[in-house]
Amino acid sequence: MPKVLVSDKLSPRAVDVFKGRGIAVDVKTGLSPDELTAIIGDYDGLAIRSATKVTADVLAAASNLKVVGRAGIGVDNVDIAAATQRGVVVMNTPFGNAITTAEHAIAMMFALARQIPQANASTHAGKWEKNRFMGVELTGKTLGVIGCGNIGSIVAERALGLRMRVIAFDPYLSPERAVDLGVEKVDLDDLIARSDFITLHTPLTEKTRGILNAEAIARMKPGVRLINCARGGLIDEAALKDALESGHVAGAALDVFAEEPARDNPLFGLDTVVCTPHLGASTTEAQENVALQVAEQISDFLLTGAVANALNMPAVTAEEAPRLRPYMKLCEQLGSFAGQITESGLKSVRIEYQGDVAGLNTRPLTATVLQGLLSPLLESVNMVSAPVVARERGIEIKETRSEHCPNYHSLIRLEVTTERQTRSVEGSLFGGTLPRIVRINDIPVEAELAPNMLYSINEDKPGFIGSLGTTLGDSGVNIASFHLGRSDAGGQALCLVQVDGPLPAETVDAVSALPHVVRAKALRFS
Ligand SMILES: NC(=O)c1ccc[n+]([C@@H]2O[C@H](COP(=O)([O-])OP(=O)(O)OC[C@H]3O[C@@H](n4cnc5c(N)ncnc54)[C@H](O)[C@@H]3O)[C@@H](O)[C@H]2O)c1
Ligand SMILES: O=C(O)CC[C@@H](O)C(=O)O
Repeated sequence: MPKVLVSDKLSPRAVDVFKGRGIAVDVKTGLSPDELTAIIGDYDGLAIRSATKVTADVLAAASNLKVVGRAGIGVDNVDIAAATQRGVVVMNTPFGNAITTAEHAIAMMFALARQIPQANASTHAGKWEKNRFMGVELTGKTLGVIGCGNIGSIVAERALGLRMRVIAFDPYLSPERAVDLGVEKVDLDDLIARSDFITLHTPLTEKTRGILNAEAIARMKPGVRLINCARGGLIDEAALKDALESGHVAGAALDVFAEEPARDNPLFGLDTVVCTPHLGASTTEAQENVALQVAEQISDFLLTGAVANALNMPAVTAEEAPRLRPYMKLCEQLGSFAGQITESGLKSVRIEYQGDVAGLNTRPLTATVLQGLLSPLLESVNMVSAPVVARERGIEIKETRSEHCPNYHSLIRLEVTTERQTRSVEGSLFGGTLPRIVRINDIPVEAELAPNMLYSINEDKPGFIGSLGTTLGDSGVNIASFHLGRSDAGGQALCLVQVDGPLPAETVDAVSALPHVVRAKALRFS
């Protein structure tokens, strides 16, 4: 009989589901990392919220563990790479707490506008400070929503019901979806300059960390109020403190903090700050939703092998798996390559399967391309949800198959059209298993993608490669391999350079500043 450990406070309904499905279950919350490491080897499944840290050390001791299920959205507390390496499936429940979290953001906005927590404390203290707590109305005010996915779009709908004007910044929000929601799609600068209230609903990624930093805060309207119920780290806390103390920002309502549990935060004690201890998802309804869902998903997986909402595993049958596996890797790389170089809203994606691959079950392959493409922007996207998420965002997906493939055994071509341009990338398997990029924007190239790469587009001029090598060398960056391609002599050229570690931003800036460079970007692949 499979055995599951519930190591965070989950609704008791989860235990009922496990028992009902014939799975042995232990509930042990508040374990130290050492205590968890000592017992994890006994379990096939682990059900968690955000308190348990599923680190590489815990996973190394988890000799029987097959699945980790997160009752909630964010999986920042799980080392997914280590889990993947050990063949442990990581699942989450992407939609179960979205309404509850959106309601918390709205509650925080009201709390800020009318200083309810401060007035409550003062009234309890018998002060009756009627003149101290002058609020502002929400009606007619502009709410800037940064990140208009599951939660952000519910916040937007609720705010429109409150007669606010809602503007949204989200590179993946299609103009059509914005119209459906009734929000105005704007760029970040516009949102920052126009909003009376700003609410954050993006994941914490390399692009969103510090999205509201000192420079962004300085450009906000005096008297702006900020709400963060997404992830600590999106706002620079020290810069926010300065702006609150100067009065430039009138108030901030924070459910999440750079360091959690937050016991000693620079913003604590400021009269203009409303705080809650990461309560966004804490309602009976949401906790029941996510607990039931995670228990069903873990049980399905342990008892039948069915995979739902996995972040690190494709939904494929046991027979298909060995044939699809190398193509999956290629698809993930093609998608990730296109996703990392895409900076404006996606309109359509076209995937062409040519040759042998056209005869396989291409659904999981297309889902893998979309997962790779959307992952740089969406936190909870997985193979199962990627096609749905893409459709919901109005992204048109076209898939074609042809047995005809003149130069390769199999070829996969990905074409991505954004609001600004169309780009393409093609790949094949060398030796039947090794993914290779063979063409980018119709320029032939032959490149293996490694964890750290530099991608640059330049004019094909003598001396460029030397100056690029010198620039990397001067920055202490070691080149592992160098792949070149060009349209025609003197035309557009590109290079993909594999380097031995993450590329510092200054190095990429230095490459961008070289003569003849059109664009340079650091890319990461898993
Ligand atoms: N406080 C809580 O208890 C709580 C509860 C649930 C979720 N969350 C957090 O809320 C956040 C949003 O969750 P969700 O379910 O709506 O996720 P989601 O993936 O549905 O939406 C995220 C949105 O952010 C957008 N985005 C990504 N990068 C962006 C960028 N650079 N600029 C602007 N927009 C960008 C994406 O396009 C997407 O639409 C996540 O960080 C999640 O972990 C917090
Ligand atoms: O479990 C929680 O309380 C927090 C959940 C939330 O941060 C999430 O990402 O789903």
